[in-house]
Amino acid sequence: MVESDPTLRPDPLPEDTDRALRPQGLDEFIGQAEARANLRIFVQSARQRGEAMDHTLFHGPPGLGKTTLAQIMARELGVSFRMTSGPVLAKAGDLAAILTNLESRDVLFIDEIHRLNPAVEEVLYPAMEDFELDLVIGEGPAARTVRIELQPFTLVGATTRMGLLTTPLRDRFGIPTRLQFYTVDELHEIVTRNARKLGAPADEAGAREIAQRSRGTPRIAGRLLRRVVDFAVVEGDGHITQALADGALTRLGVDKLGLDGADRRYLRLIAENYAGGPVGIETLSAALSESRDSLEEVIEPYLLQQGLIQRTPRGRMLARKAWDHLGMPAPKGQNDLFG
Ligand SMILES: Nc1ncnc2c1ncn2[C@@H]1O[C@H](COP(=O)(O)OP(=O)(O)OP(=O)(O)O)[C@@H](O)[C@H]1O
Ligand SMILES: [Mg+2]
Repeated sequence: MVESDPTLRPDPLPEDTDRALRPQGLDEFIGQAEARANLRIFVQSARQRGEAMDHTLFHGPPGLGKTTLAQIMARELGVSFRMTSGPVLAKAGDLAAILTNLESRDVLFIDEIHRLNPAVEEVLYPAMEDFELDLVIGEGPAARTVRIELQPFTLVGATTRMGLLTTPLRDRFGIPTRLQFYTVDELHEIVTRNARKLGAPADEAGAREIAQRSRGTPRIAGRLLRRVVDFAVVEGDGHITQALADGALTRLGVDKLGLDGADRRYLRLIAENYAGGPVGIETLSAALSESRDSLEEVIEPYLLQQGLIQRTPRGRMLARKAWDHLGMPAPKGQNDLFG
């Protein structure tokens, strides 16, 4: 059989390699202190009352731990975890099939919930509110609606685009939770722990170097750590020091602030072609050949958080820190604005 020959298997998917490093319980989950403390209370209360936990919505930039927290919630609640995503649920019937198969108090996780088809979303409203499903059976004059009772369940939604959620959907989540970028100290702890798990221990300064260049994001910390481990194994003695991490990350094109080629292209475009802005997002999107969504979801949040750019009603502008980072003089006037 093909499955029995490991050499014929494709590389594991990123999510599979993630699994080894994914925290399994709330205690193991580092950072997001406020969200974690609240979730602990809500989980415990639901357990003590023997009820399904209230519907929970995680929102925030990619790679901050939305999927991880959803899985942890199910484990801490002691229930099964079902996972699907907005774009996968094409028809109302797809969602109905999943909902009717849930057992009491189960967690249903819908990733990218802002991409639900409106017909599917309609089915979700009564399911979330009253644990009921209205299904239309048959067609034409013979069509009739049947109401199906569902087991009480917890819907956990995740989205990188809170603004794209419809109001009725957003209002049905009892526990909306915004995830924040991680501090360097938190990422430092994550890197140290994961380096040990990967068998390539990092010293204090080595772990800090990776943490500082991870864009506040555990997924990026994990990815950079794996590459640094490769360098440590091949060119070092299997340990991660600051010099080794710095050399590896620089060769990978990740700069001191953690910006990669795409980030720098974005900043340089505004600096060189638009004198620092303001410039509209559509213009940037066309000039960079990147979708507006990926600029807004992936590139801009960290640049904004770092104070490298500003959003104004007339478009994006470079902040003083960005000129300094690019090693370019800020145009006159900008100094006064941001100095
Ligand atoms: N607090 C944390 N401690 C350690 N590792 C973490 C933490 N949060 C996330 N990770 C790791 O970061 C990676 C990304 O996390 P996750 O898949 O949960 O992000 P996400 O928010 O769902 O991203 P996306 O929006 O792209 O779906 C995983 O490998 C996970 O193990
Ligand atoms: Mg996810």
